Amino acid sequence: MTTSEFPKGTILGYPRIGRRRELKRAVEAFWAGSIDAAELEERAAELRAATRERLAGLGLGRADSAIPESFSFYDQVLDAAVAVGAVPARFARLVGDDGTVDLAGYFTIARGEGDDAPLEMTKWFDSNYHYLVPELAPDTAFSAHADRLVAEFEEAKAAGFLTRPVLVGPVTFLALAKAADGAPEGFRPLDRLADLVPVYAELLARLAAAGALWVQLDEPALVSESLDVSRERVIEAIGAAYDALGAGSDRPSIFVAAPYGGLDDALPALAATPVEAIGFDLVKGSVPASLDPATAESLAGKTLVAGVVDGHNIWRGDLAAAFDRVEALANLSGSVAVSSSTSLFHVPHDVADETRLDGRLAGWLAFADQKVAQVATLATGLVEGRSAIEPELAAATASLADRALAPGVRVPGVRERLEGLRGTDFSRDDYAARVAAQESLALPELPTTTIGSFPQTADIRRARARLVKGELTEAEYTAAMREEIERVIRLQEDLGLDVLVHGEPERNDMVQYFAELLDGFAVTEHGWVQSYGSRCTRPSILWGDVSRPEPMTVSWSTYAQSLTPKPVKGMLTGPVTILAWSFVRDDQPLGDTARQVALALRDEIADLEASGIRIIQVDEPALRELLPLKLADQRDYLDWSVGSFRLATAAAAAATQVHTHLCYSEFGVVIDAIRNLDADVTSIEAARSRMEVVDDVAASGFDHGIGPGVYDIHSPRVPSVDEVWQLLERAAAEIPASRLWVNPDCGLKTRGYEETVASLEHIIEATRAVRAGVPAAV
Ligand SMILES: CN1c2c(nc(N)[nH]c2=O)NC[C@@H]1CNc1ccc(C(=O)N[C@@H](CCC(=O)N[C@@H](CCC(=O)N[C@@H](CCC(=O)O)C(=O)O)C(=O)O)C(=O)O)cc1
Ligand SMILES: N[C@@H](CCS)C(=O)O
Ligand SMILES: [Zn+2]
Repeated sequence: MTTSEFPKGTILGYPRIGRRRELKRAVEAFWAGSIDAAELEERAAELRAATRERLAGLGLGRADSAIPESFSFYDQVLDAAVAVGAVPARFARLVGDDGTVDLAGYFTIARGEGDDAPLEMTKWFDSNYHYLVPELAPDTAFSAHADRLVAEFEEAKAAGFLTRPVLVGPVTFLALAKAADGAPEGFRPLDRLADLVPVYAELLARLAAAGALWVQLDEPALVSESLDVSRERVIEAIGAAYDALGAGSDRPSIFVAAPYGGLDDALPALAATPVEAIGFDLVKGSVPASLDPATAESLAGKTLVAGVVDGHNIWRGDLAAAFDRVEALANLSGSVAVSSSTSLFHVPHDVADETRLDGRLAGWLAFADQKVAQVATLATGLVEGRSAIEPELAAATASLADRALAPGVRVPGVRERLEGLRGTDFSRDDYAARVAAQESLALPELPTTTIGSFPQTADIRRARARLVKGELTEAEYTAAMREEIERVIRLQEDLGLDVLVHGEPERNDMVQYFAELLDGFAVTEHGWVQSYGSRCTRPSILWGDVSRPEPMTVSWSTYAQSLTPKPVKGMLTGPVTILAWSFVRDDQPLGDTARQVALALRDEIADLEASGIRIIQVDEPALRELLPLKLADQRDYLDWSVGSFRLATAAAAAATQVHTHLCYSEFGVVIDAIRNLDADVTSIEAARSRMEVVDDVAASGFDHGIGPGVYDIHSPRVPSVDEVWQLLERAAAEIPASRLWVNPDCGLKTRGYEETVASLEHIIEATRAVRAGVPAAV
């Protein structure tokens, strides 16, 4: 094994979707058949080349392994699955004779095909990124497929760069995987560690042979106490995996990165292995204050990589305090480096692209490129001493001071309202009284509804783009959206749905839409961040005290309601989700910020009620996402998150039916919190996991209305009537018909009309069969 020094400054990863979403466009063009695989590869190579040049320009070394190879066409966990040959049996046809999967096959695993469901998708730690869940069986045959990793490394080498390949580490890969259908009871993917590690060793050997000096293995599982597998098993696995990988002689030096929190009790086990460098997230976590002598001795022989530049938020932050943290690590080892705390793929590319952002606010921000420059500054400080970077540290401190005192950051009226809150502001009438009051809605048994959005067609998006460019007037845009709402209402009436929605055509995004209308937020023009696959969001910036200058949804909802005698749900995004999917101020507790948002929503609900809306849905799909990874932090989180939802909804009259909706996560662990939201009806993703959540719901004593999803909206697949009927029967076996609702897993905005209409028809037909107590006609 060749040894080389770790670079003084690096980042754990960089946005890969492209500064103007070039990868999204290329990938979607490939899916649409308008470009072929060769052209897609070419465009991806151009993006990677531009990224390397950019990073070098910002101060990362060209030839010292400082630049990570963190590109992915879709998802880094899927990349790891393909690299170790973990392709589910139903996709065996996609594997070529040489054991590799081509680009088309790779996307098929991600998106499904015909009756072959894609890999499940779920939240990546406490972020709004979603990864694909590998499926493993006791007999999954692992094999190493390093060609793509090697090709990307060599592509960089040919351009004059010595880069650092990045892979999801073996422990995290197994900890995030699920047992394939049909695996024996009690089988855990982590049982396969001993079979997987030699395959990782082979991948490392191939990279070493190509000339890689360092490889980065991402092991965020080491910081989480909220995995399906026990902490003890994860810690045990670290020792086994990295002792074995470290023993290899033909390998690059190994850098294990542990983003999203502190390593805490996992540190001794990792430190005891022969890995050469350990990356600490010193934004969310810390290095334990007292280390046992063996751990201290082991760390002294490694490079300690101080993740002090926040990769998960966009504030310029306190650079001097960050440098203090870097210097503190130097007490533990003679070899210290600086990095981002996480990959930078959680933040947009460049503040300089935001020409419409208020200049003062822009000065408080650091997107990916600014963060790379911060890393480079701190690395210079490490090499040349603090005095060499004093001007940069002072400028960041001055910017923080400016932010603290700027108008809008602390608004007395908003703060007084918060201070005046009492316990009673968080509770509604008794549930039984509400049920009685809501009988006037006259809903049938097993009411059918959808989650809110209908397909966001190209026409809708084009109209909004034209409004932004000034090519449509506000009145023309409103007229176009109203036309769309009317179409959606008529469609739902024709289908025979019971509770209708307006379809959310006017919303660019379920969070950004509200951020644009609330004070205290700013929105970006180009601040796209990957959420999953080719889907991106532009998280808004919650920088000041939040208030609602005027009603946000009332005119759309009342217009929709005016078109039909059936109830139309008012549709709001809840406080936790608004926080989770924005970049949130870091200068006060999240709970305080959430309560400010809640009060704005409370006013909106009052206005909706006053305009005759009788059912109001407050979506909280991110409730599980923000659950802290550390058990000790969860109680406090659940208190403020549930509290803010209740604050938003508690003033609703007993006769107003409050719904909530949750998706994109597994909710078993927060089922009590969901019950405490005290919504009258909760729709929850369930179809994709074949109604697994119904057991948790039943076991928890959940006694309000519940709609476990019967249609997986993540894929274009149309569920058959029989399939929906079976899911409904399964739900009805555990949940009394008086409380059971029928709905899809989530909104329909990413779907096309053809499959949406067919799926909804099947849902209605299956519901009618269940109501009538007869099997569905196939
Ligand atoms: C429900 N989910 C959401 C999450 N996070 C959010 N912030 N929002 C969510 O809805 N997290 C969990 C889940 C899954 N995640 C996502 C994330 C993103 C999408 C999605 O569909 N994204 C769209 C972009 C949506 C949007 O902002 N649309 C804007 C801009 C549209 C656009 O690209 N316009 C073009 C011009 C169009 C034209 O001229 O034809 C342009 O600007 O170039 C809008 O509608 O105005 C995506 O495509 O990635 C879904 C689930
Ligand atoms: N009401 C939203 C919820 C998505 S989680 C929608 O239907 O798209
Ligand atoms: Zn949803």
